[in-house]
Amino acid sequence: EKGSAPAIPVDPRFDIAYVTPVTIGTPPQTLYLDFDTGSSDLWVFSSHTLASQVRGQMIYSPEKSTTAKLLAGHTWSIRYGDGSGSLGNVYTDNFTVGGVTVTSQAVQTAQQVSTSFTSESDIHGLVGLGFSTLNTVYPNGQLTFFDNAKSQLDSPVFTADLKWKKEGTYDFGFIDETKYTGEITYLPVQTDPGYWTFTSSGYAVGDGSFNQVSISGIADTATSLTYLPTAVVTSYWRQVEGAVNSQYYGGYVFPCSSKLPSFTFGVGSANITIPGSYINYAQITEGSPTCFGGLQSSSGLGINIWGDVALKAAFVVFNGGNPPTIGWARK
Ligand SMILES: C[C@H](Cc1ccc(C(C)(C)C)cc1)[C@H](NN)c1nnnn1Cc1ccc2c(c1)OCO2
Repeated sequence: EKGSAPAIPVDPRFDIAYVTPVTIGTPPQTLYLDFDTGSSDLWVFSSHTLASQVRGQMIYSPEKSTTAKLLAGHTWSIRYGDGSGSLGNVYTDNFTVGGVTVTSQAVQTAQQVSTSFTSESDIHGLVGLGFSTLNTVYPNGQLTFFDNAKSQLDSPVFTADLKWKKEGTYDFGFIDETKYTGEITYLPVQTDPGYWTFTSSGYAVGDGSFNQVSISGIADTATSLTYLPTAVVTSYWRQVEGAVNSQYYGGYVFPCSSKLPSFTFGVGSANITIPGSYINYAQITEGSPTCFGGLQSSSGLGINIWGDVALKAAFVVFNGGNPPTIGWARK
């Protein structure tokens, strides 16, 4: 089996996140979810979510699904690195993405969500595509959609082809050769504690020289920006006149009129180049001449994150084989 589903940017002005249509239950209920290789809970806004915390999101109503089954005695609660979070109960039901169906997928129904989720009306939940060890369901952890689907897929892989301010795709079970150029470079993945963690071989700013330095980080489809070591990020923003690391705005800001240099990162003996335009993330407020950078320091996070700003410059293969690996190709 194999399938393909769109990755739709939530806000055409800037790619804060990408959502993908899924159907849950019988008859099928459609929701748009944020596929997240950096977490492992599949949770949705639901008929159980506090009404005051729902603002326009589509919801999953298990009581309207003839195939929904309560997973009695199970609860979940997740806190994301940006401080947001959600919690609730668990059902199993049919879950379909791009034509691939898992018949008894654990679907975590939210009873409560934090304000940042309430205010994102276009995101109706998350689909964790990290390793199932990170799943927060208690007392028994549940498997991700990918772990459940793997055995029925032609190949135990999914790929991410995210695009700058345009619709991209997630493919399941196959590698679409038309989506990339040259070769795919595969790297080993550190699966502990459960992220797609890999080590980049270095970086270059613009057409400057390449700095051979190992940078270990996670490939995270649900993090908008890219967070790298301070030394790397400082050497990038030093090339941009007027760029400052603003305490007030919580990161590097710069004059929107700047022509930003590209950022190249090594993947084995190959490399991926992020165009400068992708690193001009957004105006700090509508109409402001000051813009917020898409490349920020990871010093406060304790982990380096290759988020959408980096991922959308590449075709990425998440290989769930034994052992798991991650593949990168230019496109
Ligand atoms: C933040 C997302 C999870 C999320 C996604 C979307 C949303 C909104 C819908 C409300 C927009 C909130 C949350 C990420 N997913 N793996 C994540 N989950 N746990 N850690 N990370 C990565 C990280 C960690 C720390 C950080 C960060 C990022 O940005 C700023 O500081």
